[in-house]
Amino acid sequence: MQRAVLKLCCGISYPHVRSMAGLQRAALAAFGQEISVHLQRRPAWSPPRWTRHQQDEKTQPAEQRTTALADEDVFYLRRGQEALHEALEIVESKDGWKPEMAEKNGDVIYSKVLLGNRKVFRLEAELDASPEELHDILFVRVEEMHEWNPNIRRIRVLKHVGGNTMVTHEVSAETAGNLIGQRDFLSVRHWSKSESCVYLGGAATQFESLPPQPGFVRAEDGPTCIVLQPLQDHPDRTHFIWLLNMDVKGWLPQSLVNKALPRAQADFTKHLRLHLTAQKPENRR
Ligand SMILES: CC(C)CCC[C@@H](C)[C@H]1CC[C@H]2[C@@H]3CC=C4C[C@@H](O)CC[C@]4(C)[C@H]3CC[C@]12C
Repeated sequence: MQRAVLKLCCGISYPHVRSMAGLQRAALAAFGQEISVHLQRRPAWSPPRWTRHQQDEKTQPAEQRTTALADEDVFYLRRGQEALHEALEIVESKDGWKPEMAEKNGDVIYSKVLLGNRKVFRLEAELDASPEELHDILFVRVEEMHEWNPNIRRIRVLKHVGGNTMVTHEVSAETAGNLIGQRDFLSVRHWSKSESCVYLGGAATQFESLPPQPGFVRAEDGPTCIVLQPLQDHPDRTHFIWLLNMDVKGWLPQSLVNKALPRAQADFTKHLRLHLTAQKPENRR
């Protein structure tokens, strides 16, 4: 019932969720679900089985959970939700996208210049893994990312807020982006799920115990998002949409930055694919 009301409120229907044009609606539905998880007595949506940490939350009444959140936690939760919402609005926008590069394997990167002159990049690819598997690799196991991506030096989770939100510190490798040089990022990351799609969002934030480090240029990521949508006839494959929206900071010619960013995005996807192949049971020895 609750779910039906939420769906009505958000004005969505399942077929729309599967189409690109329906992303915004699906996102709205996802927010509806989150509202129900946080504010309703009985959550209308039970979290997927792979989010073990969330299962614990379910045993606690929802009221206690919301009141138990400290001001700081509420701040990061809201900021994460906002970041995801804002990023989805950008990927969803129809106009202004221009093809930036097309890889031989079918991956395409589009770019768009936002108000204020920021150039953002949208990569679209098809990956051989389910949205749940990718969510696990890209969010739950984010600290392991440097093991399969040489452009990342390390990622640390500084704080968890419930099962859907965290504050992370990312350090790129000295060689990542070549001419751009090493950067560090302090971000809030948040995910939500609607029907069979998983949405990962993030944005730059601050964290008291980790201010910008001497000798490091702190770049700003986001609002950014990744949309993981199962292919209609192959639910174990995913249509991957990634919005890269980054201010690399420092004094660099914009033309150089605008070349390095889509390259970094294509590289990231290449390493993600290699990791997926290496992970498959039939490829393990
Ligand atoms: C061009 C130079 C400056 C940067 C190169 C390194 C880039 C590609 C690296 C550094 C930190 C990385 C991010 C670190 C954490 C996450 C969260 C995860 O859920 C999705 C991927 C994402 C968003 C990574 C994308 C790639 C990333 C932005």
